[in-house]
Amino acid sequence: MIKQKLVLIGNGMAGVRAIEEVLKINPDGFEVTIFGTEPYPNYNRIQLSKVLQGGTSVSDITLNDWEWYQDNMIRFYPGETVTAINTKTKTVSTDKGRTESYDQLIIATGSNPFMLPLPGADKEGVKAFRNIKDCEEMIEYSKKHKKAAVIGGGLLGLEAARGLLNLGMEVDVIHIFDYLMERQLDRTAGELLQTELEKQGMNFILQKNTAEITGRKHVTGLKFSDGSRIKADLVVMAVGIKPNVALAQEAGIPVNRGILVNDYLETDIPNVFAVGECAEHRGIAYGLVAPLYQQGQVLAKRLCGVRDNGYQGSVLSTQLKVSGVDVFSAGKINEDENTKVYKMYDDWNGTYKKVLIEDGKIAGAVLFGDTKDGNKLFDFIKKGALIEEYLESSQSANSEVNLVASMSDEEIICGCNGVTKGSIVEAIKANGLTTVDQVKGCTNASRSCGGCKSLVSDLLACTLGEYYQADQKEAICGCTTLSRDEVLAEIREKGLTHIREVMNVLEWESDGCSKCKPALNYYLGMINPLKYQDEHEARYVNERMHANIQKDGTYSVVPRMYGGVTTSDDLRKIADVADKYKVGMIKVTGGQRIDLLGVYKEDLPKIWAELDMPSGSAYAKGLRTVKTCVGENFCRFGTQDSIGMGIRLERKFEGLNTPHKVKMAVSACPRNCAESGIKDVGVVGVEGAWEMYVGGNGGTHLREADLLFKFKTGDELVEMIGAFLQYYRESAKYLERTSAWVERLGIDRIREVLSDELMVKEYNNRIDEALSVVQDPWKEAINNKNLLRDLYQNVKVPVETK
Ligand SMILES: Cc1cc2nc3c(=O)[nH]c(=O)nc-3n(C[C@H](O)[C@H](O)[C@H](O)COP(=O)(O)OP(=O)(O)OC[C@H]3O[C@@H](n4cnc5c(N)ncnc54)[C@H](O)[C@@H]3O)c2cc1C
Ligand SMILES: NC(=O)c1ccc[n+]([C@@H]2O[C@H](COP(=O)([O-])OP(=O)(O)OC[C@H]3O[C@@H](n4cnc5c(N)ncnc54)[C@H](O)[C@@H]3O)[C@@H](O)[C@H]2O)c1
Ligand code: SF4
Ligand code: FES
Repeated sequence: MIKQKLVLIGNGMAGVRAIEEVLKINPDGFEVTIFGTEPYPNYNRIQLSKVLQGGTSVSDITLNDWEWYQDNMIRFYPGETVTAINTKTKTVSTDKGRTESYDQLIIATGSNPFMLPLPGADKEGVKAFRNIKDCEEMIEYSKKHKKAAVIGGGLLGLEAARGLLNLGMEVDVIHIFDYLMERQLDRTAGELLQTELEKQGMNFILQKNTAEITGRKHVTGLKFSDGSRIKADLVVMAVGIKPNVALAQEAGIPVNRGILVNDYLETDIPNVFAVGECAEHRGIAYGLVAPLYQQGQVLAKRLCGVRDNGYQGSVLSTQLKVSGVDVFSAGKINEDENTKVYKMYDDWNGTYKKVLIEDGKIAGAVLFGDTKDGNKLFDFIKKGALIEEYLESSQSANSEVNLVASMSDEEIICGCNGVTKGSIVEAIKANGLTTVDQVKGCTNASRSCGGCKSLVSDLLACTLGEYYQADQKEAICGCTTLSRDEVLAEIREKGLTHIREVMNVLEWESDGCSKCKPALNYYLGMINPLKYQDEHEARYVNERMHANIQKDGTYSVVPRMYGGVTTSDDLRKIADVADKYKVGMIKVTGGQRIDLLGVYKEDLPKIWAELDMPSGSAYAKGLRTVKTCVGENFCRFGTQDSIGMGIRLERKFEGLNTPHKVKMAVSACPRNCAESGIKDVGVVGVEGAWEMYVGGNGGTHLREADLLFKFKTGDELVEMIGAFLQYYRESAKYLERTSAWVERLGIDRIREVLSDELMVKEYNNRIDEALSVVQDPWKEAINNKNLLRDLYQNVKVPVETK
């Protein structure tokens, strides 16, 4: 059989996908030639954001490597641009002087970034973000320069800005609208997004029109139409794209914004097709891969003579790929006179959901904070499902696995690649797949933006049942198959800096849970104490509020009293606030301090301010108290200054985060009045020395502490306590008390490790680093207006339905 000559111009995502589909349907039908301006094999452009953001290298984003071209006998000309098409002679010619004839021609030239025609736009340091070269240049720039300005607060601009922040630059995002991503989000979601990104360190300049790029040869800043200016060493333009139609236009192929195509991706010229961002179908030139891949499938069928209904256009869904923020939108995003909305706004958890309903059917959705319903809603939108169907499914599906179980076989799991639940389940069963990567290899699901990974993994869980559970034996929680040690190793190796980034880079299979989020928050802070910004929303409620919530919803306030010692002034202040705020009960605790019980949430910051005492951390996974006996100054049995040592220890280690709470005690003789034998760290004074005990517990799992070492001086003792605590911080699992940790490691091993003087010094250096950034949480909260508003003012959790 004579093969037809099929020529593809453009080695990008859409064109190559069309060729892949052709090869699937008729592997021997065509002699394929591909021309690509970029000098690489076909790669995943979507993942460039992840390359810029770190954690993914250029080599990781190849979709089809060099062998793929050879294996499929494709003649591939990388780094070669087609400069002309002659539709009469049915040939194309290139910048390398080559001429190639075709029977069928696919134009898939993609888009060009739209560069604002501003004065100064040609200066050095003005970039687009479209390809590997752009990405590499920005990475190089960040090594020498500090200040970046990104023009455009859309998907691309924000993903670029996040990348530049990760590269250590300061980033201003200049946006023409008064809220971000106005093409994909409504105002509420856009504003929530802005707040979240500001927390990550982005600075926004909204409603600004750039008038000029300043500088001589090299950019130095931007000037706006109102005359104001900012400084910048790098300017990234991300203000949209323009379909790349010049080649087609010059060849006389009809174009509008894009190359005009019908439902079969045919242009007006016989045997010439266009697919991808360069094509315009029913007035739309798409800029996302999902529709482009659908076009590729239709085009392949058309070329192979398979009957098909043709391409009918696509409903779009978008997801922002920025660690730490979950945003999703699909279909219609703004209300009008024909729509009703189902809205949920949870200020407490920072989540927002809006579902637009038209004639009772779901017409669009905007999600912020919790996007796990995204794929499902998207499928409902495409099907035109009734809102009741969604509400019913939400009620019955109270876990992610239930959610995916409740989906029908036809529902799309991977929007980018159009892969249905049915086809994934079939592939899992037929090929014995057990991991998301295997499903990706077999079905393409999760191959592009990765937004569907959690759904794919839920589907694995619900298809494989117990077998899948068995696979996750060592995992730190059900969201990942990685163990604590593996996660820590990855955080260190990849330099991961925040929770969402860990989840994204390590391919968490859901949005995180109450088990992994606080654990990751602890691990990240432990590994990188100087740079890590505590994500307080990941903490358990007591730690988030810096107070213990009581059974009636009120809170308790326990100020610190170092070593259990107080003063008449402090007692007076406590009495005064207790009267003023009508505190329910004043109780002396087992940890030798005073607990004010029954405090209203709104009163917490006022009480802290009026007390002007440090927090006792009675709620913290950290140092709680150092209990002391009266010791040598007053007790006739005392051999050491237990109070002085207790105060010294409490002052040194207060505010330290640890895997679980840590209680200490210092007794001045073996009578042990401070109960040193049942504390995480217990100290007992003996004649001329201090004994150090560890791993004790007086709670449910009663455990007597083990003697670790004996020291002549207080300095040696304090140094060893520092080393012990840091060793525990670095090697215990989150929520593992020292008692369990000592049992797990064995006291002999701990003793052996801490017998190494060098190790003791190193642990102390690291714990001192962690302690150097400790701040009093009550003072911090009082001085932070946003925190005060978010946590302590009357927080409403409204559920509105219009
Ligand atoms: C940083 C970034 C992140 C993105 N993230 C997402 C996302 O999360 N989700 C999503 O859906 N979409 C995303 N997109 C958009 C998505 O990547 C594009 O929609 C998709 O790549 C378009 O595919 P295409 O094949 O039409 O064009 P392209 O991928 O641009 O491919 C066109 C190729 O043709 C080549 N070419 C052009 N003219 C010629 C010629 N005359 N001769 C030879 N070769 C030529 C070009 O060099 C290019 O390599 C992102 C885009 C970028 C830049
Ligand atoms: N996660 C994703 O899905 C993803 C990520 C990156 C890129 N992309 C795709 O890549 C393409 C390019 O992305 P994009 O963000 O550049 O396009 P876009 O059209 O989505 O957004 C451009 C933004 O720039 C703003 N803008 C326009 N002129 C401006 C000006 N003079 N000053 C300041 N702001 C201005 C617009 O208001 C708009 O919000 C799009 O097709 C997009 O869908 C998608
Ligand atoms: S532990 Fe010893 S020194 Fe301390 S109070 Fe009790 S008896 Fe006195
Ligand atoms: S939804 Fe983007 S890869 Fe599946």
